[in-house]
Amino acid sequence: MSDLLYVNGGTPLSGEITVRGAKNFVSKAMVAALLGETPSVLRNVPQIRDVGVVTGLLELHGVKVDADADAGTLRLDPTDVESAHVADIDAHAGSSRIPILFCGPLLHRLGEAFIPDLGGCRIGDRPINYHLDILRQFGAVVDKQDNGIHIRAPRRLQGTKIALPYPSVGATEQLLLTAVRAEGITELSGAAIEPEIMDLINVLQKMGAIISVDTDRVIRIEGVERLVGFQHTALADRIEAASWASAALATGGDVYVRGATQPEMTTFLNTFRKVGGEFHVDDDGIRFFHPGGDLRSITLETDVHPGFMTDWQQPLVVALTQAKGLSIVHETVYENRFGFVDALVGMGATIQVYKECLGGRPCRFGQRNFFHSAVISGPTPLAAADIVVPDLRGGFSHLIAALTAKGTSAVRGISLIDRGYERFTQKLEALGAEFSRD
Ligand SMILES: CC(=O)N[C@H]1[C@@H](OP(=O)(O)OP(=O)(O)OC[C@H]2O[C@@H](n3ccc(=O)[nH]c3=O)[C@H](O)[C@@H]2O)O[C@H](CO)[C@@H](O)[C@@H]1O
Ligand SMILES: C=C(OP(=O)(O)O)C(=O)O
Repeated sequence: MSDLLYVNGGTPLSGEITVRGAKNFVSKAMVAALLGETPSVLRNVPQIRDVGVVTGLLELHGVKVDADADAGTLRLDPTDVESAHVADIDAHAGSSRIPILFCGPLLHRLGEAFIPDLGGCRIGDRPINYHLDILRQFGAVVDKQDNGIHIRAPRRLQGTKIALPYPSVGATEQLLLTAVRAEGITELSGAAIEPEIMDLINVLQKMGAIISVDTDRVIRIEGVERLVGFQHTALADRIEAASWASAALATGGDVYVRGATQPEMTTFLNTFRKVGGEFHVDDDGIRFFHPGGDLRSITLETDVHPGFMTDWQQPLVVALTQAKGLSIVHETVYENRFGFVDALVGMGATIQVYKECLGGRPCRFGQRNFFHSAVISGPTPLAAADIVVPDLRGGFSHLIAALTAKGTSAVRGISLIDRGYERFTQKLEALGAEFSRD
């Protein structure tokens, strides 16, 4: 399949699509299955590349994975992990950041593991220092090598007390996946509390873990000797839902997102309404639409949950190019998540990026050399262009821009979008978009 999409924009997206389980949860639940002594079943699994990457890694470690892609069901059988023991594999992480989360489960099962260098979107430096500090505090020995890290646990990992300097999603998951079978009690303060993490806690509890979450970002885990398999239906992908909502808004359209759920999207919905978008929530999904008239400019700051999530930022910025006045967006989670705006500027958007913390409180990136604030002046018509997808959400944003622009755009590198958007060309078709794949 070609990596190039010709998009003939200018038509409002209209119709219905379905979102399934969250990319940022499903991959972690798949890793959790490694901790069980019996098979697990995960439902509502989307057909996205990250699921394929994690499937490959699990199989490499002896997990038997049976997938029914249409039904969205994965059966994960980890009973042969010990006999498959591959400590020094020549693996690569593919496009995903998930391999780092294999550390805890593999240490518990095998006593050692090799973790290849990570993939993932290049939206900042994305160090793994918190992960390594956590593993060391549990008693693991970490040895950095040329193409990854080798870790080993000379004895059973020990529960510990840890404070995160920043509520990192991945580091919180690292701690959970390691603490559940460590000896004794682990207490994490400064934890991330994203809905995807809460659903991972649901899964771990089903497996036999004892985990409590306090109101002040403190998570306590009592380690247990053994865990069993789980049966679980993944929470919906709130990033995909918000991406289609932003596409509806930017193109002046009307999209019903079946499967979208309100509680995980409260902050997005508030912002969507402030910009001038309208939505109706029912039991099966959310309808997002442009009610006509002018969209309004806003001041927005991305943040950890329950704030406005960084992964919502890029698609929404495209809609903000169609809003009247000056919008200010302060990105506080990643230092380098505005690279995608160059292409929008090339299409006629007026966007200026700044190193200062604009429109909100100072963040970690303020006194440093990062263009992490953007001022968007609108509305500006967008013109068709030849654009190259930079990363997952940036790529979807480019797609929205191409759908908004009059004329035919060439969007290159669209396979990156498959990492997190299930069958997106079929969905575009269902929404009446005009496009062809070269
Ligand atoms: C697969 C997955 O779930 N990806 C999500 C996850 O990424 P991921 O788990 O990688 O993101 P984190 O929450 O860990 O990163 C947040 C911030 O912490 C920093 N940091 C993180 C770890 C570390 O060891 N040291 C450190 O400095 C990062 O550079 C970043 O500035 O949460 C992000 C924040 O909601 C989302 O944008 C990603 O879509
Ligand atoms: C940044 C993202 O993902 P990852 O952490 O997998 O790169 C994302 O989903 O927008």
